[in-house]
Amino acid sequence: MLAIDVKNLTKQFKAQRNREGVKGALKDLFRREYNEITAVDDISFQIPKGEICGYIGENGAGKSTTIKMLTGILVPTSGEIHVNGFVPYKEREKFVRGIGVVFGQRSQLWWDIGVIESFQLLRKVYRVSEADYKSRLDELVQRLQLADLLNRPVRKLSLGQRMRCELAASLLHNPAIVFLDEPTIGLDIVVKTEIREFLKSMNQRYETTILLTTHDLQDIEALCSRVIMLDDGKVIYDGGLEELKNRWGKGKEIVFQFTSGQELFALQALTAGLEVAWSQENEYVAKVWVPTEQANLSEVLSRVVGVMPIHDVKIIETNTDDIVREIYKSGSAKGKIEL
Ligand SMILES: Nc1ncnc2c1ncn2[C@@H]1O[C@H](COP(=O)(O)OP(=O)(O)OP(=O)(O)O)[C@@H](O)[C@H]1O
Repeated sequence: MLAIDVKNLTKQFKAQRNREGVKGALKDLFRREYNEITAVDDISFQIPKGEICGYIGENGAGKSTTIKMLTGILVPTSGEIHVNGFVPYKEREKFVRGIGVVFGQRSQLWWDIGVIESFQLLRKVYRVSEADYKSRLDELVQRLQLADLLNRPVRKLSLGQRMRCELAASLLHNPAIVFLDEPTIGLDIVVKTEIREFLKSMNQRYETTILLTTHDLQDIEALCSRVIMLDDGKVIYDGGLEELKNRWGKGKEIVFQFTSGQELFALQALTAGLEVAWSQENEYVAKVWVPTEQANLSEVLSRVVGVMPIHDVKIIETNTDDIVREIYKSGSAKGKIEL
């Protein structure tokens, strides 16, 4: 069964354009000009029940906009969404009872009242019976070690303590699908590990489907068998983490230091026809990312070294963080990593 089914989903925003200068401001008064921003651009993916899927991308790639559509906060411009069998923005009241949401940077708990009182309010919002609530709460208190926190006001909790309470709050109604947006942001490594362990065990025990947005690749490594990577509103990778590493992990970066200034286009021209991505630190230092064995290292080296005045060359092995960074960086990676 599919937990999340997204087809050709697009979201556009209208953003006001401010014209320059006094004249521009005056013109703006009479006739506003708008720019259209496509935050999510024709994406499709399916997530089966029980999967933990990482949803990653640079700032502004369109992750939050997708999550907002999946949780019914935003209405799509076009395309189809089914989550838990519901169209999120249409049947909100029934729909929200089956999902849990944690936004790491915002709280769903009331700031000034005790944690337990927030939980009780949420029980009513989600219409959970007293009996179900009690057994669920007992389990969460034990697993997330909340006993000492329940009577404290949220504003007096540390970030890690608050995050454990946020997780509990989002799970009180035992949702089938949980959306986690940066759940470990700002936490120390011990709390991060505890939260990852908790999520893993919850997923195994209840087959909870989790869509996890994060900039922390260790979250992904610890939890996700699959990653969907977004760039500029489009899905640029959807597949296993291992495949991503295998395919791109073979890549290497070559750093050239030149004895005289070089132009980026000249370097790109040298490797024309090869699947590589150049970037420049300054006119004397340039890097080239050689993603796979297809465009082989020695070919790139010989083309550059044969022509350019070289001061130094370094070859750098990469880890997953680097791989992902490189994929984001080189717009040219688009289309090359479809598996
Ligand atoms: N309400 C809005 N009005 C206009 N533009 C918006 C709105 N919300 C988001 N955008 C734009 O849509 C694009 C995608 O934003 P989104 O917040 O989905 O990215 P993100 O991947 O979640 O980024 P981050 O990692 O920084 O949270 C950005 O260019 C953003 O400026």
